[in-house]
Amino acid sequence: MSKQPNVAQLFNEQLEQMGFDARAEYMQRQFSNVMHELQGSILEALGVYDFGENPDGSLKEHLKSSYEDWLPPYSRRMRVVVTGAAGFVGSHLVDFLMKRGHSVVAIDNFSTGYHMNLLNWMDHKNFVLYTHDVRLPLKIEGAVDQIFHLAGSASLQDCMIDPTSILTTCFQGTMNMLELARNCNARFLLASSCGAYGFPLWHRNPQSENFLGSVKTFGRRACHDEGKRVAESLCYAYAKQHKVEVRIARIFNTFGPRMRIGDGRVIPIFILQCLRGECFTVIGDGNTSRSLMYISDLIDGLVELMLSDYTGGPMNFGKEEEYNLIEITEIVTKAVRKVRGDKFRPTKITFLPSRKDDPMMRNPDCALAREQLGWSTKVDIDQGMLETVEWFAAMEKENWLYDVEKEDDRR
Ligand SMILES: O=C(O)[C@H]1O[C@H](OP(=O)(O)OP(=O)(O)OC[C@H]2O[C@@H](n3ccc(=O)[nH]c3=O)[C@H](O)[C@@H]2O)[C@H](O)[C@@H](O)[C@@H]1O
Repeated sequence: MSKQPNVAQLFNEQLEQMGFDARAEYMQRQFSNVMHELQGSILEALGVYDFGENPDGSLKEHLKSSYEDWLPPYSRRMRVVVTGAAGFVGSHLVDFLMKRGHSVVAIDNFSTGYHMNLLNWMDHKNFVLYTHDVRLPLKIEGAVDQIFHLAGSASLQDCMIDPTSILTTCFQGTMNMLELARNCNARFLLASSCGAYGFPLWHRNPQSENFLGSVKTFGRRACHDEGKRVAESLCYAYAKQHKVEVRIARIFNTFGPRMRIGDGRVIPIFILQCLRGECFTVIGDGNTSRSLMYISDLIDGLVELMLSDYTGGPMNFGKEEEYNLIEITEIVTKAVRKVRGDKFRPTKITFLPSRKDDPMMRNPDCALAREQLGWSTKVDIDQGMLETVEWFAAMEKENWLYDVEKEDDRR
């Protein structure tokens, strides 16, 4: 990575620019993060987290057993493997797990992820990073409790440039990680996708898990969509044949800080266009719609599913609200206006021709996650968009985004 942002400087500048309400909200968020960190530090000070490395301390053993009795499930220390850890979703999951004191083994080949996303943890004793392509077998020494398998690209750009890699990552990559789970006796969660439903049919919108899909093997998105379907089947084959405990999350469009610029996804593109005063490039007539879930809601869902006893099949995670592309430009504009203040300049729309195989709509039915996990999304779209725009604006200011874009061009 050629240039890293100066985080302290960035932080001070951002605080200065915020209005009173935004500053109060920000401090509140920081406070809750600090409380999580504090919980980890208290446990560590008590020695609860170190019992594995220092098995002979009787006081620690005593504290461990009495403490574990009243710890909520998240707080029991686990050793967790996260593949695709340097990516958008992976790095947020790593943050979640590390802040709660778990030990994380991060795996990434950095084809679409960035070291910067993991910078917070590089020197932490509970964190280890392996640069590894999941298409190759992987052995990890010591016990592993859980494997979150997130590695793989869902970008339409990547699907068009290198579909075979996407397919082999889905199939070979998932099989290798299932083998790891089998060898370690670890629970396995696959990050699947709404792509598994293929082209949503109007009378099947919103899509619930009992919609069996409308997928074709030769479309522009086939490598991703069919890849996820075969990956799901592999999970169930391993569950049946090798007794691996599997969980499958079908993830719908998600957004937030750290989205990859070169992905070709609509949210980073619209945000950057609006920040830079360029026209929004709306593909089609603007009626295409998507649901948009904020990243923290997804992370909560993935963790809840991993911890749950539910084994009945794949589970949807998404925001049960649909917005068309014009509405999305308005949501982005509102957030950019707040962040830019006086410097805001409105952006126009350029309409581009529709793309082949672009689903006209996408909206999840998340009744299953609600019933089984008590999960539902909490973050309002405007609030999530503001956080996302703040992140992109900060990165833009540091000129860091230009470096990433150049790096993406070279790939
Ligand atoms: O995250 C997901 O779940 C899905 O996201 C993307 O698929 P898509 O839903 O089409 O998401 P975007 O690429 O963000 O596009 C959303 C809509 O915005 C449109 N778009 C995109 C870019 C742009 O500049 N302008 C624009 O109007 C697209 O044509 C599409 O209709 C990936 O291509 C899927 O593989 C993945 O399953």
